[in-house]
Amino acid sequence: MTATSTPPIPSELDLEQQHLSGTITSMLAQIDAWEDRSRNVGADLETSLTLADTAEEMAAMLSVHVNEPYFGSLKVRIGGREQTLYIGKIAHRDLKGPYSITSWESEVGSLFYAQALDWTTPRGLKGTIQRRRQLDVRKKTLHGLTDLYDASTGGDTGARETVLLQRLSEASRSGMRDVVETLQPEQNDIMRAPAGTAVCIQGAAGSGKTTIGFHRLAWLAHSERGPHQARPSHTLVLMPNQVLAHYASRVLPSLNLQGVVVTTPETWALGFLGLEKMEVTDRTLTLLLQDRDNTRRRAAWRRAKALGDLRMFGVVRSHLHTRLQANLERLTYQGSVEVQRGGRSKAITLALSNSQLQKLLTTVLERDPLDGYRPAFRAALEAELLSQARVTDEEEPVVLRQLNVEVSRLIGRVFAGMLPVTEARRLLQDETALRYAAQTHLPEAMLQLLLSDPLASVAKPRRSFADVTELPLMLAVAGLLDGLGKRNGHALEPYDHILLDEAQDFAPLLYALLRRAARPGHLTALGDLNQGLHGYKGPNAWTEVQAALGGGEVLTLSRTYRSTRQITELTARVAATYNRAAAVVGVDRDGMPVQRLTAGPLAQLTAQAVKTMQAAGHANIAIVTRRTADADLLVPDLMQHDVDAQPILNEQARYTGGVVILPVHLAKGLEFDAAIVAGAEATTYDPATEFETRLLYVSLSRGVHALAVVAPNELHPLLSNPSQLEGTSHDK
Ligand SMILES: Nc1ncnc2c1ncn2[C@@H]1O[C@H](COP(=O)(O)OP(=O)(O)OP(=O)(O)O)[C@@H](O)[C@H]1O
Repeated sequence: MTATSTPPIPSELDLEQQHLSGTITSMLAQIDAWEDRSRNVGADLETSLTLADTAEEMAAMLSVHVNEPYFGSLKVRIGGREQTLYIGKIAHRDLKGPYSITSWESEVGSLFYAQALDWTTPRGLKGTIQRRRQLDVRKKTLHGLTDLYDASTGGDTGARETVLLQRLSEASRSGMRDVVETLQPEQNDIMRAPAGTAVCIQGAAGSGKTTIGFHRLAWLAHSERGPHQARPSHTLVLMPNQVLAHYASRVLPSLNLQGVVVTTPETWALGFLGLEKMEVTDRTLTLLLQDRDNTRRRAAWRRAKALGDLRMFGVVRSHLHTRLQANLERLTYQGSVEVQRGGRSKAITLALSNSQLQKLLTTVLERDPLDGYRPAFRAALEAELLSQARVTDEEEPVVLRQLNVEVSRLIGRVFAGMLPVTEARRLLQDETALRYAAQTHLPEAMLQLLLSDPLASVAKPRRSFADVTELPLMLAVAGLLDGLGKRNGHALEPYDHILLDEAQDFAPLLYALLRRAARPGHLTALGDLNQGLHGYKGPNAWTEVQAALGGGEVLTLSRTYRSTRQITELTARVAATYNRAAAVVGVDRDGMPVQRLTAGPLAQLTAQAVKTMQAAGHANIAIVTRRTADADLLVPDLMQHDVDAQPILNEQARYTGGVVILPVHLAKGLEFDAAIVAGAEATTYDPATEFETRLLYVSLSRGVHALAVVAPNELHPLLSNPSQLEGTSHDK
């Protein structure tokens, strides 16, 4: 008798590795098939070319994901049958075998992140989750597996947190990254808030607002969103500065989002208004930072707030009504057209009296057309003339062509001289006009504020400029006259979706306008009311935003992810001085103690901090200064200490990793392995001014793994070592 050895039972890891190899083979076969032009043949040459191009595009999209086809799996029981679904960043259909991949944005993909265990399929079958498994796949190799939930061994394993901590402990990158693999249940729910409902996502620094916002765009771009699906090329993202816009845009390819426009509100507004050459100022901010007179500062703050008040929309609207009605005062329409009837040409005389025109205009103005008064008035005029001429459907295009010159001339006179810049300024500078327009909209005190000029002492640039507080009014004029949205040649179409980052700094009036620029309910606002640097522009509460948006939901992210416990504790202490909101819960991740360097030349201490960070293995290090000039001055001094820091001094500069030096306003939203706050003292960040303390908070919260605070003299009182502070709670 010969002994036969039973083959070893393959381990779970072996089985998963086999499945991975099978999946990669299946994906490569699909890519080959798409790339093979001979297979993509249509009925004619044009169809064939289109088919081949589409197939090539799909091949290119899929090939990006061959190295890491999926990151997790779900063992599910549906209608009594067990199956395993693999979840990845892109869907893949394996028609011949078991190697399909479900995309994370799909409804089924959501089950990987959710807490729920049961669901009902679109066909009405009951589904139950048996196991959630995280798979660490890199470069076509399986490096490990972690079960997050396993019904057969008691359910939740608690490993989601371990996987998250592993991810958070990785080195930072020079661009924003996706978190598809480790999206947390709370984030997943918020990201999937019903499409077509405007949402305001509130969350502390590092809670993943910006990240979640971009993931929401990817979710909206998925075909399962049906009528609410958003085309990336018709999606607009507004961020506070270009450095951040560029940094964040790097996440787009991994989320399969091609063609999203990511820019700043000012650049977008000027581009939309055709005023690209204009300089943008923020004279309120200049005054708030330079003027020591609190009465003037308060007045400047309140005036800026008034300019961005939602009620200003009504003021602009009634101002435009008055102007248009005045322009139309004595105008009438006289003209004639020719039509071919019974083989002969027949002349038809057309006329509209002034009162007929007034009636048409009033109807248009009362209707508040989203496409603007001008196109709506033209359409109303043409419709009236066509009905007067009693033309047939076939005659209509010919007649409209003949009407064009006269109608355009009349429209030109009704809308004469009404340009966004001049009209917005006329309204603010002409007391009679403002009083008349504001009658039913504003109280006298607000009117007085608008008529005052607390910024008189702040210099105006020589070249033409638009102040950030005026831009919403200019956009309101443009929007009411000609509509708002995405320009497509001469036409305008609503954006499929608009995403606002640092949304606490957007005026309520601007919200009302952006609402008109997008499809109904297609606006996502990401912000932290407690982090607002520009409160004079922003809303006091999300309810003000909801009022401007005509509804919408406010959703709150409760955890922060960015920084180590040591950094989070210090930043929380600074935020507590102005933030009355409940304490924020950070992911409990241990890191190196905060470095405190004092008593020495700034450059020498800063260079020392850089070297300590590098010795600890950190590559992406930011030296954050209070002002641009501080950064500029420090660069050559650092060289004397053998540190070559790349300066980021304006919005044209780009962050590409390594050691950089930049002012705090350009650091907002960025993150680095280590942050070094140079000049962390009371003389730089005045503790008596809340704005300065908020800036200090932004500087301190940029580091992911390490933080150093550097002061040539004494450290800022909020940053001294807790053991030296009386009455403050001690770091753990
Ligand atoms: N679920 C997650 N898994 C892994 N990393 C995450 C997760 N959520 C957030 N992060 C990380 O936390 C950091 C902060 O995220 P993000 O910049 O989106 O936060 P934020 O709320 O916009 O911050 P800020 O208000 O400072 O701009 C990023 O490094 C991000 O990758």
